[in-house]
Amino acid sequence: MRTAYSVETVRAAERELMDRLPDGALMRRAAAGLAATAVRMLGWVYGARVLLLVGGGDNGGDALLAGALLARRGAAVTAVLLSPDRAHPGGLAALRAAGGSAGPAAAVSGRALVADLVLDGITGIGGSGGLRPEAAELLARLEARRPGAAEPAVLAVDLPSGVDADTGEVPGAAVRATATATFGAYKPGLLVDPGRQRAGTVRLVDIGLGPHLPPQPDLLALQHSDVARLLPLPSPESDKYRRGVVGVAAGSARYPGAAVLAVGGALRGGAGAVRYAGHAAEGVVAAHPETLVSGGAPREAGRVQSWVVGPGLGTGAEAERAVAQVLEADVPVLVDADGLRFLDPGQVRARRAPTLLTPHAGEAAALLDVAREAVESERLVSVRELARRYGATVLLKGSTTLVASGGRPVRVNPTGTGWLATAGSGDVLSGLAGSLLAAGLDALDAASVGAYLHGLAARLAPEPCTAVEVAAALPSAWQQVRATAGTD
Ligand SMILES: NC(=O)C1=CN([C@@H]2O[C@H](COP(=O)(O)OP(=O)(O)OC[C@H]3O[C@@H](n4cnc5c(N)ncnc54)[C@H](O)[C@@H]3O)[C@@H](O)[C@H]2O)[C@@H](O)CC1
Ligand SMILES: [K+]
Repeated sequence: MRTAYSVETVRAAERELMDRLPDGALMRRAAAGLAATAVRMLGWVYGARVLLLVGGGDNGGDALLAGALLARRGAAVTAVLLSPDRAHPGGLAALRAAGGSAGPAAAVSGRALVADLVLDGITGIGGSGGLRPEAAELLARLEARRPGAAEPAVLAVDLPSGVDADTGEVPGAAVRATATATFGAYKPGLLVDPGRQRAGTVRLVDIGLGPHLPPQPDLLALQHSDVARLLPLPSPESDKYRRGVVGVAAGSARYPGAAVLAVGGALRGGAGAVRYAGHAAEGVVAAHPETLVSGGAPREAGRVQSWVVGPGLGTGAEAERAVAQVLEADVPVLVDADGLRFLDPGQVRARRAPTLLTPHAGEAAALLDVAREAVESERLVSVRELARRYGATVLLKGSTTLVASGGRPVRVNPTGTGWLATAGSGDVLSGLAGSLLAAGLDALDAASVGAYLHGLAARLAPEPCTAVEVAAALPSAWQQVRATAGTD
């Protein structure tokens, strides 16, 4: 399991740890890890040209100290000081003593900007808002320099400057890193888009913070072994009813395919049987003869342990009735796509059994009555707010799928891939997660395990994949998780 902690929590842990250590010890640990990462990225040190972008806080201090370590090993290190009068004095002295040079941004020549590696120490967890104009101009100069020449690798110190550490928001200019060396703990902004895309490969540098962090992180990402533990497996006494029956109320005369895809996902999510209720029964049976189908309303479909409602359901009165009936059932309910249009927060909050909502950014924007762009730039805030407003578990689909549920840490899905941006893939996910609900997983686990397998299946499917191929690859994803559990 990969965990991430908010700035407030990291700072509190750092204070605790610093009280027990000699002055500057933590920063020296951070700088040593940073320099080691730089060496790994460069592949050599002697003669390498290293450029440090140095802000006025300790993030710049880390860069200067790491620069001093590299200069001692023969690298040509130049520091650009964005706040010369506030540059970390110890770091600056160390760099100069090691043979490195430093000067204000205005004094840096174009030649000095040519480097094999850039260390971004403009801001770390103390940064706020987009980068200030001087820092933004320096980045623009770096990017514009020598068009056509090979881009230098950029190593972000703690996090890419300009990325909000707590949310992953990028409110203005920001560094785009090849890699990030982060200290003590992952910050949420390194795992959530758009910040995640700026971070490149993230390496966690241990500075001894672990014992001082609280047991509950703010954000976490499951890995193979976590998912393997959660997969519902049949026991020798299992029968199809004990393994759970999932009901699917999806599809319509206009969108029969959504029903076929949702059932396809549901059949591969660990439940023992799938009941389908709706107007696409013929197509569903043709594609999946093992489905128990009825052409009527969900209420008449027979007993289920969970419901999936919404994909391709349409927007008419009949669709609205199907959603209402499903929400009245005292079993876990997953609401997706068209079904999300008919939700009343009071009705959802009043349910005793869990409710799982699975909107994409556009649907989440409609539920929150904000613009889609606002959801995309503030994904973490949006998913938490939706979960709070509806008293439900919410899976927000997108480049980084997030799942929020009450006061528990938000889960971020690490297996996503752009190939999932294909028609019908969301229908497969809703069937799959609904099936996991029927098999007995709680809503947070069903949603995050569903998203994990779904992303992995898309990676295993032929490229470029269709939604049918994603569903078909689910057993391979499931088997891969089981086979490699414990080795990650
Ligand atoms: N606290 C600790 O014990 C440790 C901190 N470490 C480093 O210290 C960093 C935090 O240091 P600080 O609290 O000094 O804060 P930062 O260095 O992250 O940022 C503060 C500085 O950036 C400027 N700034 C803020 N927003 C800006 C913006 N949008 N554009 C340009 N400049 C901006 C501020 O005026 C200030 O000079 C961590 O990210 C990490 O790199 C590490 O050395 C490990 C130990
Ligand atoms: K930084």
